[in-house]
Amino acid sequence: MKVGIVGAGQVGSSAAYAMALMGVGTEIVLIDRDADLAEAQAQDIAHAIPFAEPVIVRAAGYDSLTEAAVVIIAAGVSQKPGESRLDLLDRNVAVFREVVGSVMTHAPDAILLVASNPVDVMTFATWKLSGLAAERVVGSGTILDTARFRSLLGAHLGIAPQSVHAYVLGEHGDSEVSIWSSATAGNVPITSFADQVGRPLGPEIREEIGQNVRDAAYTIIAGKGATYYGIGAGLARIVRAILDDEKAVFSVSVTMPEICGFSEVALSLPRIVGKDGAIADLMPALDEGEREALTASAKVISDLSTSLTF
Ligand SMILES: NC(=O)C1=CN([C@@H]2O[C@H](COP(=O)(O)OP(=O)(O)OC[C@H]3O[C@@H](n4cnc5c(N)ncnc54)[C@H](O)[C@@H]3O)[C@@H](O)[C@H]2O)C=CC1
Ligand SMILES: CC(=O)C(=O)O
Repeated sequence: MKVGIVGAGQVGSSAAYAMALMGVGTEIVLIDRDADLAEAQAQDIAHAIPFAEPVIVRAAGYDSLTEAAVVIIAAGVSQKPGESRLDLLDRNVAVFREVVGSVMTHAPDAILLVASNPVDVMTFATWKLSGLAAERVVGSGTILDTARFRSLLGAHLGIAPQSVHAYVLGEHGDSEVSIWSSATAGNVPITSFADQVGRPLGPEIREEIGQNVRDAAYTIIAGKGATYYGIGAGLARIVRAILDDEKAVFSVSVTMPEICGFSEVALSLPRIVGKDGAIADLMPALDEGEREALTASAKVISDLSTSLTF
């Protein structure tokens, strides 16, 4: 199955590389306004294929998106040190006004998977610009923050992150909400598990883990200029769930008619992902603090979304 990627920079190329290594899809088409960059990325990734899965990777124009099942949009600008994701909004909406129409002309039946930041507002913008049903425009949302949360919790508890069942919800950004109240390791509530293995999760360590999840992008960008491997793998994982109609549950972003008292806001909740996109929203049990934080997060996204005109 064909997967298109618009924006063949660090994130788009990392997603393509992860898909090639994981054997996701049969053909990956890279599109970028810098055609030489797209061609170079396609060649470089193609040279990994003999060591990986038999996926065709090529650079092309929008007309090659015909019959793509999924199109990832990772075009636009990324944060420089000192910038927040929200600072990118105007520049990336301008890019999307051009990109989304071109994608829709050639791949009107594709699921659109949005990665560019601020990803929740860009998901809302893509929904508006595409005219697609909301569930067919999926933002990577907090899939990366959830992975960071599980990774840090796994390291603290001395277990594999795959055995940690915990989510970050809301905005993929500074107002994101780490959900502690329903987190488990195996099927044991996380604080009980932590006590039983002699690695307690008291208020200070929880605060530190939450902060490290929230600040991970800033720390990585300060150290190497950008983040891309984590999101590349996350995007590949979402694409696999769509292509295989897995009905896997991920924290991804979709525009909802109403959430926390705000209308038409895209934010992350646990969602069932399959061939038709993100087909169902799940609302976990939240404690009062988490519910307030999720409402504050929805307000941040709503304020920016309502500032846009289409
Ligand atoms: N959702 C997430 O968790 C994450 C999102 N990001 C976001 O992903 C986006 C891409 O980041 P990077 O790949 O690091 O940036 P990058 O600068 O390496 O790549 C962006 C690419 O978009 C292309 N582009 C710009 N305008 C275009 C247009 N009109 N048509 C086609 N291509 C166009 C550029 O030529 C460039 O190659 C950023 O907005 C970044 O903040 C980054 C990491 C994680
Ligand atoms: C850049 C970004 O959004 C991240 O790494 O979380």
